[in-house]
Amino acid sequence: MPSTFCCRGEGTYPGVLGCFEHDSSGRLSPDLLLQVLREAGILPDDPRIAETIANLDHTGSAQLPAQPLLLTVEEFSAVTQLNRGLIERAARGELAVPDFPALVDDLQRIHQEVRADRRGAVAAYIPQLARVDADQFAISVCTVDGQRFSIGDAGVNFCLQSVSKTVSYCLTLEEHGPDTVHRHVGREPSGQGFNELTFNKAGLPHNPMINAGAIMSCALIRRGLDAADRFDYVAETWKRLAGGRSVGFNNSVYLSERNTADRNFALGYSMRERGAFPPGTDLLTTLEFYFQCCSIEVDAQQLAVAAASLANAGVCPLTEDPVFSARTVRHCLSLMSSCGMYDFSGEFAFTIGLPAKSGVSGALMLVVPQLMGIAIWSPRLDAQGNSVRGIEVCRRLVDCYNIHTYDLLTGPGPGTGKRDPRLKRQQSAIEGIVGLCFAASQGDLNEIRRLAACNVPLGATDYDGRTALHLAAAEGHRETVEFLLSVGVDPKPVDRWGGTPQDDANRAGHRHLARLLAEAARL
Ligand SMILES: NC(=O)CC[C@H](N)C(=O)O
Repeated sequence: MPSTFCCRGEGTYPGVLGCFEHDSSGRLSPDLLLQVLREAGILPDDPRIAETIANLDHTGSAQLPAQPLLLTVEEFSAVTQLNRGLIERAARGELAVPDFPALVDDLQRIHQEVRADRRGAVAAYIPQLARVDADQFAISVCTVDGQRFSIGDAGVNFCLQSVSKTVSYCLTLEEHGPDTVHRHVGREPSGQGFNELTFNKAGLPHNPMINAGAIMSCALIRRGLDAADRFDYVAETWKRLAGGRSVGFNNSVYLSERNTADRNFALGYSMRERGAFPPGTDLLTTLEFYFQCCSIEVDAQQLAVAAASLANAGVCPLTEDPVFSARTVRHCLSLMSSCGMYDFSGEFAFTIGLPAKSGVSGALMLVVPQLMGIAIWSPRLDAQGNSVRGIEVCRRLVDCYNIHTYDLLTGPGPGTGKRDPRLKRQQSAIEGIVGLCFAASQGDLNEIRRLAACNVPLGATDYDGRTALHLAAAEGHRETVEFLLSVGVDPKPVDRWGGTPQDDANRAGHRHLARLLAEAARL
């Protein structure tokens, strides 16, 4: 047993390295590093760990292919050095949602439950949209620290449709500022359907989150550029918000929509008649630009990252690219809160209490400011044009987490039955030790690793002198016992009744563990 490596503070591996098992020569397994990161929601394609992944590939290909890759402490440090900050925070459970596996469990359960809901119908007024497989269903989440998880059809592309209105509005604000923009579009909910032929008292669209208002946004974005460059500018912005992966364009939806767009033409002509557009606006170009923005395609994973960029005040969590200013995002989220779900916006604000935007493709983008973005895609819509399953997922999330804006008044806890996803699992040293003993009794090795990364001493005792090793031995958790021995905890601690882990293993009939412990004690 490598006695030089221990996690009791005085060893060679304090802190984050303490959560990685090592063999008898003290070498560390990088597979475990990837597993720890994945548990925390940091995926291998995350640009913030690109150097580490590239170093591992390089190191791995230099070794014999059949051998499991093991690194010395020095190699391990060199490989991870450039990404050390994120890796340490992930291993210690210090990212935005510290208990990410609990969120993953909830999302899996919610996806499973909501999948059975087949209410609603796909949008039929745009023929190409009517042809999608109605049963597809994806949920994707990205936190402001870039922790990601997706389930279902999260790699299938869909059109943004009205979800595009959010970014179009942000672009007008960045370019002209709110005073100029709101000379052309209001900021009150309309209380009407998304394509209703109605304007406010000043003859302007009610807000930028319905068709008339989004057509106005398109009239305001980069007026000096030609059509191709204007479209590229919007598509490039979506790409930056979504973490740098290119977005698509669905030409058949675009053509299909353009051919069936009498209502949007009617809105455009009405606004022109009222003098709502800035002088010199070409209506046909503007409408085509609007249809093109609606036909931009993303998958749920990209939409979740874009939503997380909004939750993160305009900075993409994966690339740290400052796409929008915090002021712009603040304005956009305000209008998403009051107008983002068409004539369901008031009900949504009451029950869900978060900024969101839906589209007739069945997309729904939900923003939990300073915490996470969530994308839900399921094409069947309700009477208002919102995704039925999308709304159901939001309901269930708000049922189990205190994320409704005004949940801060009632708080989490037994009174509300809600949990706070922002809370760390353990906070004080004593809680850490209690948590460690509990995790050992459950054989929860991931939790033990996380606690090790938080400098919880793995050989610590509770008030009865019981250690993690006693508990793991008594419950027969072989992997946990092996891990604890491998990181150098005392193999023969004595509790207040004079008992050792070996005694516990014997008493419970775990012979193999008793032998293992006896051997470790002899070394
Ligand atoms: N609600 C929507 O998603 C509407 C967008 C659609 N392109 C339209 O203009 O009708």
